[in-house]
Amino acid sequence: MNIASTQPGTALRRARHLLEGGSLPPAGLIAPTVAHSWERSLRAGLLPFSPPAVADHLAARHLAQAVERRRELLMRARPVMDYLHAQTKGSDSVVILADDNGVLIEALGDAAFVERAERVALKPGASWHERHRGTNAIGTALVEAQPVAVHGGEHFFEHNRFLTCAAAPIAGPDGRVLGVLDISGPQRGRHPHTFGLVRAATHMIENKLFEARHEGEYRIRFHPQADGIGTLAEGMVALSEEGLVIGANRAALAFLAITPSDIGKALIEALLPLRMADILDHGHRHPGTTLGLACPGGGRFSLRVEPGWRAVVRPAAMPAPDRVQDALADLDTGDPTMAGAIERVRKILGKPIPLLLQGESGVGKEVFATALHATGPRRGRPFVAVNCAALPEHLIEAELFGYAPGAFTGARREGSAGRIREAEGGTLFLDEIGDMPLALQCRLLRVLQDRQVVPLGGGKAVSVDFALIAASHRPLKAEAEAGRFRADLYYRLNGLTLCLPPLRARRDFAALVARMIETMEPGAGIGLDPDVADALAGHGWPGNLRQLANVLRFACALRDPGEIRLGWHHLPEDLIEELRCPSGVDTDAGAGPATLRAASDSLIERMVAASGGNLSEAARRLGISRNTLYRRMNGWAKPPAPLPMGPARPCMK
Ligand SMILES: Nc1ncnc2c1ncn2[C@@H]1O[C@H](COP(=O)(O)OP(=O)(O)OP(=O)(O)O)[C@@H](O)[C@H]1O
Repeated sequence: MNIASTQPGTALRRARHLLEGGSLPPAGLIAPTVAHSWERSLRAGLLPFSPPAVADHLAARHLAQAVERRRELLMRARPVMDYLHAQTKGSDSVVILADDNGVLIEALGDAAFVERAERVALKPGASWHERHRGTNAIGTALVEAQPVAVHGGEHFFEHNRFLTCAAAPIAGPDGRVLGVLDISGPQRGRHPHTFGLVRAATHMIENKLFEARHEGEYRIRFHPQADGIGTLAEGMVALSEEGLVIGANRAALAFLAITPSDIGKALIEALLPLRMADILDHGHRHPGTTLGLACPGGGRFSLRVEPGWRAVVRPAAMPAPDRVQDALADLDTGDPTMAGAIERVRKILGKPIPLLLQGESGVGKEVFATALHATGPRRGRPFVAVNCAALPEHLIEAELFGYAPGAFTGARREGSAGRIREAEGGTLFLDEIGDMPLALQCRLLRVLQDRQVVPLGGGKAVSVDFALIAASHRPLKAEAEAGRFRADLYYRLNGLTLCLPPLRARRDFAALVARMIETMEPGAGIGLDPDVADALAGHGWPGNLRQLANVLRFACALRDPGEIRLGWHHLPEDLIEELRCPSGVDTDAGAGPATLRAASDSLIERMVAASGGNLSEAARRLGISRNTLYRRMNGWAKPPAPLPMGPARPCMK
């Protein structure tokens, strides 16, 4: 930090008197930043009483080029400038954005002061580089590469003495200075907080630039205190899949004690006690959760890993979980509800507690049951799945409980042990148990109580030992209350009930897709086109994971050899049709979306409404980043609410 304007008025008057006579003040009379800048201004041939040349003002065409060159900066800075302007309204000041040549490319201010400021060319198109305007906050901040305040007579030119200005350079994600943010006003209206306001605002713009540039990459957010994450003070680092630091914001550079020249060269493993494999793993398993990190030097950081879509749609880099040892962990791709279900089910692993899985068709109930079996102590024994809805009613009994030789017409001569006995020592999975006829429910209940099976047609009761998992898409409790399902059986099945979330409610869409593709085409490095990924993430998926798996399988099959990006042309026609006309929207009436873009806009709109206007929540539910959501909403007639000036990511906390 450098506040140049700290000298009492008399010292400054003496110094100014010397300057106007063509000499520099002795050391210590005025702030060193100002003294050095006066020296540079004199060396550039400027004189305090000679106005700068008119040629220093760009023609409209060149100004347009300068604006275009810094379009990204202007886009990220504009909402912050609007905010600053609103905060400083009525104080006769102007909020200015200059490019890295000191050319003013945007100015917002109070009309009365703007008119005065324009008389000294404080308006877009003018260059406020030191070599043109001598000592001034914008030009001097650029030369010094740090925030600078220049007050009244510290300005080199006599005719700028009515100004008080505070400016700070804005660095891009690679550390290069892109421009300067400045607040200028009349000297008598100088406010002590303006300097801090400008500095905070530049941090906010820098963080926005960082997030936009590295939206798709693995990012780490960190701070010495957990509450610092999500605020302006957080460090942000973007990483390649190899762990190379490919971007860092100003706070991260300071925390890690590196300089912009280290970006693209330093490995994160050399800067923090973290292995890239752990970062990838944590990012996919627990996105959004905070991790504590003790550094060898004694410092501590709280840290959050965010896997970006570029990372998650490129599954080759994901560590392959150990399928044999922990098949349940394999199902955790970052959705909090799924993670909670997995955590709870682990508590009953190996215990004689029946599990009831509820959830819509295709959400993965059987996959979940298989993973539980594969993870638990019975994994070496049979996993027997019986779909109660698929068997003809008159055969279910025989199928489940077995039968004695010649028990009924058409029966095998040697009889059958039945599926329950086949599950001996292992797991019996009764799928769609809500569709089991009431009479059979009574027999099943007896088996579960007695742990014995009596085959059809007579014979000895046989003891059985199995873990029981039942599943149904019907809400069994309500079915029992309505008398369509035996209440006593329901309570017998319901040792632990877990409801698996439908795909549309999951927050791990991108990671799930990556995991599915990797399972289908191991090591092929296939990923989705970002546009396709966004559209699929916003789809309603009535068939849940089953439907998604079918779509991805189809898309992979349509690939040309060597093609690793799945685009629109790889999708089934009927899905494209569904995306074009999401259910509930009447396109014939002309009210519905006519293009894929409009279809996904409509989904976004509905998801934002369903999230009560919370854009972070809506982005999470859509499985897209907040930046993507902002970008999509920016083109709408009614734009999203302006960026708040508080913590950069309030919803993360
Ligand atoms: N975690 C997962 N990862 C990858 N694919 C999955 C996952 N869960 C489900 N699937 C896919 O979805 C399909 C359907 O899963 P599953 O049969 O377990 O669903 P379900 O809810 O039991 O369906 P239903 O009970 O209605 O028959 C699977 O065959 C698989 O292709």
